[in-house]
Parts: sequence; structure tokens; C-alpha cells
Amino acid sequence: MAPSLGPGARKKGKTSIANNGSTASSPSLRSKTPVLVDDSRPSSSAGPGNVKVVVRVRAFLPRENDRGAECLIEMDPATETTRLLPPPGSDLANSRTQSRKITEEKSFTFDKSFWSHDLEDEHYAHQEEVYNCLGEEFLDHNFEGYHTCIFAYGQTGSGKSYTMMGTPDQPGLIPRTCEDLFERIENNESANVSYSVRVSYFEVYNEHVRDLFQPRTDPPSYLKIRESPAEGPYVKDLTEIQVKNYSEILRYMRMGDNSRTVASTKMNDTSSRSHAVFTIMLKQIHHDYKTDETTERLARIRLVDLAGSERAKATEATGARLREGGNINKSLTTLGRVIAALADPKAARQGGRNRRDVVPFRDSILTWLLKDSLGGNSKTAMIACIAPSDYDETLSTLRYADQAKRIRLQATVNQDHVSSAEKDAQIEEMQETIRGLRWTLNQQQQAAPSQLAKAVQEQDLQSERIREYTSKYEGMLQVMEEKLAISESKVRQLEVQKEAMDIHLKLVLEELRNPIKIKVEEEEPIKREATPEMVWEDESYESQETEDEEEDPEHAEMQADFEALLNDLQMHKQRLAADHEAFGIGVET
Ligand SMILES: Nc1ncnc2c1ncn2[C@@H]1O[C@H](COP(=O)(O)OP(=O)(O)OP(=O)(O)O)[C@@H](O)[C@H]1O
Repeated sequence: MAPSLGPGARKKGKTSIANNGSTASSPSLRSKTPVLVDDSRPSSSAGPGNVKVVVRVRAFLPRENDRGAECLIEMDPATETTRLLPPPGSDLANSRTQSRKITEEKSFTFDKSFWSHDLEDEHYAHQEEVYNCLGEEFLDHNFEGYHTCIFAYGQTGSGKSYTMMGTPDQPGLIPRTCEDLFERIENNESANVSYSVRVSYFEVYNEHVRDLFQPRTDPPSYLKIRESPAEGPYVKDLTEIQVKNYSEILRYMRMGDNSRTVASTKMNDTSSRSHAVFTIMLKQIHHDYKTDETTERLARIRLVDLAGSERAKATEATGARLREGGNINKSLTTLGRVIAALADPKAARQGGRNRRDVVPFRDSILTWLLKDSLGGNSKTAMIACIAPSDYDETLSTLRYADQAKRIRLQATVNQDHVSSAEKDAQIEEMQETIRGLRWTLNQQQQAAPSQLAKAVQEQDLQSERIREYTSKYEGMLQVMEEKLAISESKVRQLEVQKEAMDIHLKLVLEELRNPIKIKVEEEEPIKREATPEMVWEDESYESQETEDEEEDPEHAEMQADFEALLNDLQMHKQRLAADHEAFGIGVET
């Protein structure tokens, strides 16, 4: 059996893009270990397991119109080729390029080129098209159980934030992904699948990580990075919020976005001075009522708006802005070195430990945190955003993008089988740890005055324990919520079965009350009149039929099944009510 875990199907009327040929129901849900994707199958134009790279050029901004800038970009929608033309001699903004006298036409081919330069053009790519061509395909992968990452790269003011976040009128890839995600969840009527969606949002500013779901403090509070063998590098104590619907996720997204470090520079009125990482964790929990087995699929959706590379001269930055710019450029240079190392076939061939040593992930916070998305278990896409009239910066962005195309990834379906007993054991273990932590905290609070000084010294240790206690407690609540979702799914499945049984029983009873009369051929009565024994036999048969109606074993068996089902349903409803009471969650049963 391979039930569909989720509404992986795309909405009607949207641009359809080939994916890896995998479906939501394959590979088998029973597998305990992650399943490796078959890279030999035909795939999208990105090639199997490679980073998908698209390019988008924006329209002129008022300052570019004012200087009479010329568009240096040409795109061919048929071949997905992007051409960068040399700037005209009269363009002072490109004077640095001309002084070197090495400007020439350059041509690149990517998986998709979005022409967003001229609104009047028939090929103009709106926000919706960018989502339909990229976001939708990546959300399909998430429902299949893959981690994904989409990051926007480009010089300052090239349209990264516009593409990722957009405006209230022209929402970008992040709000569209959130909307489609909840639309798919709500449209999935399968009684045996439950969902859990959690979000987090952080920024990397001046090589520090800041939680965008926490209010700003003075001095600012920064988070630490840890690495786990299973998950790789992660941000410790980062706020993760469970969200139930689109409006809720939108509210948190806006809240985090308003908290981002933004400043006005000469190149961009609202320039992002940090790299922002919006993460959605999608968990699909499939429960099979008949076997009482639970399978979980986890997908991490990472949407990254990088800060833009900038030339200090062009931005005319000084002081804090200059320092920010320096840090931004430093981490982007490291990103460039990481991409170059990953794209290098020699480094890739080394594999294993050596390969990791060669790639300088640890040289910046950004690359360290994106390690998994760039060189590991993820399907990843890069959106190279370019301005229409900056030769040098655009060439540098296109070269980055060209290198990124060659990075091969090892995406696997993140799927696990968890029995009810294992979940219970997990909760029990967590409760035990929490009890222990609570006891230690109480002991410290009740410490005698003589011990107080020592306790003060241990303040750091204690706040660390409180943080650990809170995070364990939140972890336990999450597992309990998942258990509750499974119980609710059981009740839903039983109700569906009961409904089907009700209809079936009604039909059977109806048929027994009004049996279908078989039309007798005209010549038969004539025959019967001739043989009275047959009339007697028929009568006997009729009376037998009446007895059958009363004692039909099939009917009795069905009745027994139905009663057992009702008992089951009653029992699960009682358990569910008890769970609700135990977890203090007021949900109608
Ligand atoms: N496709 C587009 N259509 C219309 N306007 C756009 C488009 N792309 C960008 N813009 C406009 O260009 C300006 C700069 O865009 P944006 O802020 O997204 O750049 P950025 O690359 O994020 O810059 P930074 O790195 O400095 O944060 C904004 O005013 C934005 O509205």
C-alpha cells in the first residue's frame, strides 16, 4: 500500500513544470530510512540533483531613467539565453568598465530567464509567473518530503527583496508559497493525513544571527550556532511558531519583515543590510487506522533574501553603512568561494570528509548555516537578480549563477515511521527530563542565603538550564500535539468508515424489505399449472427466503462489524477527549 501523503497536485490553470518524476506516494511510505532519489530519471531542465538557476532583470528605477541609462540585457525566451551587452561610451555610470577597455558581449544560459524589464512587453514576467515557474515546483518537492531552499542573489537594488517578499499589491515568492501551502492543506480531504506547519525567521547581520520573531533589545541579543549530526548546523534557541492558516503565517512573516535591518543607501531607498532566512517546517503525518501505523514526512522550506553586494564608491557609504557593506561583501565572497568549490568537479569527486574540508562553509555565518542547502540534503534554486544597466555587477552575478548551475546535491525524502508506542515512549522520556530540570531549578531557587552567592555566580548556568527547560517543554508540547493530531485522524477515519457502513446497511435493509421481484415469463404459469408439485416447491422456497431475511449470516456478521466499529469510534472519541483534557487543548470532538 502506498497512500498519498499530501496534496502534491498542482492547482489547475497554473504553469506545469516537469519535476523529478517522483510522486507524493512514492517511494514507499513504509521505509524507515530516507529514500534516495533516483537521479537517472528524466528531470526538469536543471538536470538531476543540480542547483536550479534562474535569472530576472528588473525595470529601470527613476535614478536610472534620469541618467538616460540604456538596457544592457537581452533575453531569448526560446533558448533561455541571457546576453549582456557592452555599455555605450556615453554612460558615465559604467565608466570604470570602459576604462579597462575589455568590455565585450557575454552570453549565458540558465534554466529560466525572467524578463521583468518592460511592462509593455508580451514576455514580461510578473510575480505570479516567477511563482508558477519555480515556487510551485519546489512546493511539490516539499509535499514529496524533500528539503528545499530558494535564495535570491544579486547586487544591491537589483530586485531580490521584490522577488522574494514583494509588495502588498505584488506579493513575491514567500507570501505566494505560504498561500499555496495552506491552500493545498485545506483542499486535501484525506482523513488519514494531518499537518503541522511551523515557521521561524532570522537575519544574519554583521556576522551575527538575530531572531526576527523577538523584539529588538539594546544591546542586541544574538543567537548561537550549533551543529547536530543529523540536522547539520542550526540556530540554537530560535523561535519556532506553529501556524494554522495563511493569515496567521502572513502576520508573522510581516512582523519579522518589519524587524529586518534596512537602511537607505544611494543605490536603494530600502536596502536590506542583512541576509534574511524565512523557514517553514512542514510535517505530514499519515496514520493508517487499520494497521495503527504512523509515517511522518518532514520538509524544510528555506527562503533566503540575501543582502546585496555593493561597491562602496557606488553606494557612497560611510561609517556604519560602510562597515555593513564590508561584512555583506565578505560573506558574499565566502558564498562565492563555497559555490566555486562545490561546482568544481575535482572537489566533488573527492567526496566524503575531504570534500567538506575543501569547501570553506565555516568561513562565514551565512555559508555555515546554508551548508545543508548548498551542499547536501536539499533541492536548491538560485534566483540571480540583475539590474538592467550595470555591466560589471551584472557580469559578476551572472558568473556566480553560471557556477552555481554545476553544483550537484543529494536530496533525499525525509520520512520516518513512528509507532504509537514509540511516540508514547518519546513523551515519557521528555516528561522525565522536564521533571529533572524542574527539580534542579527549584533546588537552586530555594538555596540557603549562604549558598546564594554561589547561586548568583551560577546565574549563567541557571539561565542556560531555564532555556533548556523551555525548549524541552516546547518539544514535548509539539510531540503531544502530533499525537493529538493522530488521534483526531483516527476518529476521522472511523467516521468515514461508519458513514460508508451506514449507507451500505441502509441499502441492504431496503433490499430485504423490498426484495427485487423477478419478472416471470408468460409461459411459466402455464407450466406451473400443469405441475402442482412445482407450485408447492416455489411456496416452500418463498417461505425459506423469509427465514433468510431473519437469519442471514452475512447480515448478522455485518451487524456485528458495525457494532464493533461503533464501539471503536466511541472508544477513540473517549481517548481523544481524555487527550484534550490532559493537554489542555479545547477542541470539539
Ligand atoms: N521586477 C520588478 N518590478 C518592479 N519593480 C522592481 C522590480 N524589481 C525591483 N524593483 C524595484 O527596485 C527597487 C530595488 O529593489 P529591491 O529592494 O528588491 O532590491 P534588492 O536587490 O533587494 O536590494 P538590496 O540588496 O539593497 O536590499 C525597489 O524599489 C523595487 O520596488
